[in-house]
Amino acid sequence: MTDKGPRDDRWYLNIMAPNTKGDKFAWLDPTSIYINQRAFTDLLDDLLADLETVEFDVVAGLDAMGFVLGAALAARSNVGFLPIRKAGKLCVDTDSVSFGNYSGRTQEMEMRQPAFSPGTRVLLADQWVETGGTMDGAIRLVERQEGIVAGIVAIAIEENERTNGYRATYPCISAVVQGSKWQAESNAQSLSSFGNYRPEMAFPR
Ligand SMILES: O=P(O)(O)OC[C@H]1O[C@H](OP(=O)(O)OP(=O)(O)O)[C@H](O)[C@@H]1O
Repeated sequence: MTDKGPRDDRWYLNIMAPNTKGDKFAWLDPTSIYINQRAFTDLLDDLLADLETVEFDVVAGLDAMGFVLGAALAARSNVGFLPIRKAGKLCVDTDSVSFGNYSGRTQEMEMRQPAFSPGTRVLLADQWVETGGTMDGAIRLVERQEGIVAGIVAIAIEENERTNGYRATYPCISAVVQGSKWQAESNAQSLSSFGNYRPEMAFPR
């Protein structure tokens, strides 16, 4: 693996796009990282390096963008992938929970039932954890089926009371490293990199 510099110098975070559509939407769009092969590969390498000590049998990805990161991590880790879906999509038996997220709206998410045998170690993957409300729903779904939450992985986990509780309870892995300027700026929901952002930075070549 090539040397990527200091632990908190995650260059690919610089190509995440600012929100241009107002407060009904998330405050940033990290998906520009996925467009660029070098950025996506480096992101996965960084997350997988920190996941080396975490044992899991399956990766569960949260609808929708958690599917991208979760499926890529599952494939690179040689385990299966379990989609946790927004309600009303799965045509098999499901368990469902209500959750609230950054938007303030209450939504439902579902997981197939049964999805795994009791004691299965499930790594939960999402693109970004803001309030932690979406992740809370996923944790409940996994634990209800007697799965073990092996850890939580995301590009960033913003720091607040709920996510501090996750860090105290589960291994939490994120490309945004706690204590870094990226963490402080993510908590403040304003990245200094936005000032230099150009869509071309993420273009595939
Ligand atoms: O921590 P929270 O406040 O719950 O917010 C985090 C969630 O919000 C984003 O997804 P979103 O619901 O916007 O859906 P998407 O994945 O379809 O873009 C993100 O990918 C998480 O799933």
